[in-house]
Amino acid sequence: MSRPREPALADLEAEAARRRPAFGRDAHVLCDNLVRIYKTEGVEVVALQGLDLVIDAGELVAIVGASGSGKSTLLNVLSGLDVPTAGVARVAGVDLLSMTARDRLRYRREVVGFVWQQTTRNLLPYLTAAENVELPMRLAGGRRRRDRAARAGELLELLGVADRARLRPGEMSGGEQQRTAIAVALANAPKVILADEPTGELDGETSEEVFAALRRVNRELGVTAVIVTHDPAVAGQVDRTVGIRDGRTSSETLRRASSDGRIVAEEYAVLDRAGRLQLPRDFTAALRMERRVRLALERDHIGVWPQDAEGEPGGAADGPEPGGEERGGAVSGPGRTGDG
Ligand SMILES: Nc1ncnc2c1ncn2[C@@H]1O[C@H](COP(=O)(O)OP(=O)(O)OP(=O)(O)O)[C@@H](O)[C@H]1O
Repeated sequence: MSRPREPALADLEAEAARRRPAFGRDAHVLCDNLVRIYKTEGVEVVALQGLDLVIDAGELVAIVGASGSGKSTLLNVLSGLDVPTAGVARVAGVDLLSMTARDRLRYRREVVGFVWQQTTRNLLPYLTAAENVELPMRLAGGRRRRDRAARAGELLELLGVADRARLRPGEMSGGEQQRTAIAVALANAPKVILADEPTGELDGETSEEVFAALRRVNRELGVTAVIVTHDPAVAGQVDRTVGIRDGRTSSETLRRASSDGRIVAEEYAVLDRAGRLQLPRDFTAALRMERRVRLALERDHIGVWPQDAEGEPGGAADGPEPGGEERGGAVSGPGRTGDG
C-alpha cells in the first residue's frame, strides 16, 4: 500500500489562502502592498512603500497627507497613468499591473474619470464647455452626435453650469471650469472619479461649490469618488478620510452622525495585514519613543511604552504597568493577561 502523500508547502499555503477571505476581495478600489520606486540618475525614491487601501463602490473618500507622502503617486497609479513597481492595484475589477496598452487606453477612457488641480489640464481652451464634455464620448465612439449633445447637456445641468455650455474655459470662472471638468470626467459614465486637489487653485467659497458638485455626482450617479486634498474643509465633509504618511496608509478618520445629530469624527491608526501600524509622530515625540517600544497585551487593549534608559518598561509613561511575565520581552500572549 502506498503511504499517504505529505502535504507540500504549496498545498498548505493554498489551503490557508482558501480559508482566509482574500484581502479586499469585494473592494471597488484595492491597493494591496503597493510599491512604487522611482529611479533617477541612480537614486531610488520609494514613493509608495507597501500601501494598502480598500474603497467600496459608491464611497466618497478623501486622501490627505503631507507634501511628498505619495498621494499623487497613488492617484497616478489608480488613473492608469503610472505603473506600480510591485503589489496589487485593482479598480472596478481591472488589474492595473497586467493591462496591455490597449486595455490601458480603454480603462482611462471608460472606467475612470479624473479632475486635476490645474483647470488648464482638464479642458481644451479652444472648445466650448459642451464640446469639452462631448470630446471623450467622441474619442470612445459608440454614441450618436445627438446622444452626445444630450448627455453633455444633462451633465452640465447636474453640475450647475448648463448656462455656460457655449462658453470657452477662458470665459468662465475657476469654479465653473472645475465643475465643467467634472462633467468631462463623467462623460463616458466611469465607475470611479479621481480628483487631485480639485479645489487647490480656488478660494474658500468656490472650492465649497466644487466639492458640493463632487458630492452630488457621488450621491446621484453612485460613482465612487477619491479626492486628494490639502483642504481641511473638504477633508472634514467626507465620511472617510485616509491619511498617507511615507508612502503608506497611516490613519483613517471616520465621520458619522451621533444620536443628537452632531457629526462625530473618530481617528484610527491603520493596522496593516502584517500587523504594522504607524504611531502618530506627536505621540512618539511626546514620550521620546525611538526605535524600540515595549508592548503588552491587556484584556481590551495593547499598551505601548517607551524603552527607558534602564531598559525597564513603564519608565516614561503614566499608566498601568505592562502585563506579562517576560520583563525582557514585554509582549504577553493571550491567556496570560488576555481573554483567551
Ligand atoms: N517622477 C518622479 N521621479 C522621481 N521621484 C518622484 C517622482 N514623482 C514623485 N517622486 C517622489 O516621490 C515621493 C512622493 O511624491 P508625490 O508627488 O506622490 O507626493 P504628494 O503627497 O502628492 O506630494 P504633494 O502634496 O507635494 O503633491 C516624493 O519624495 C517625490 O519627490
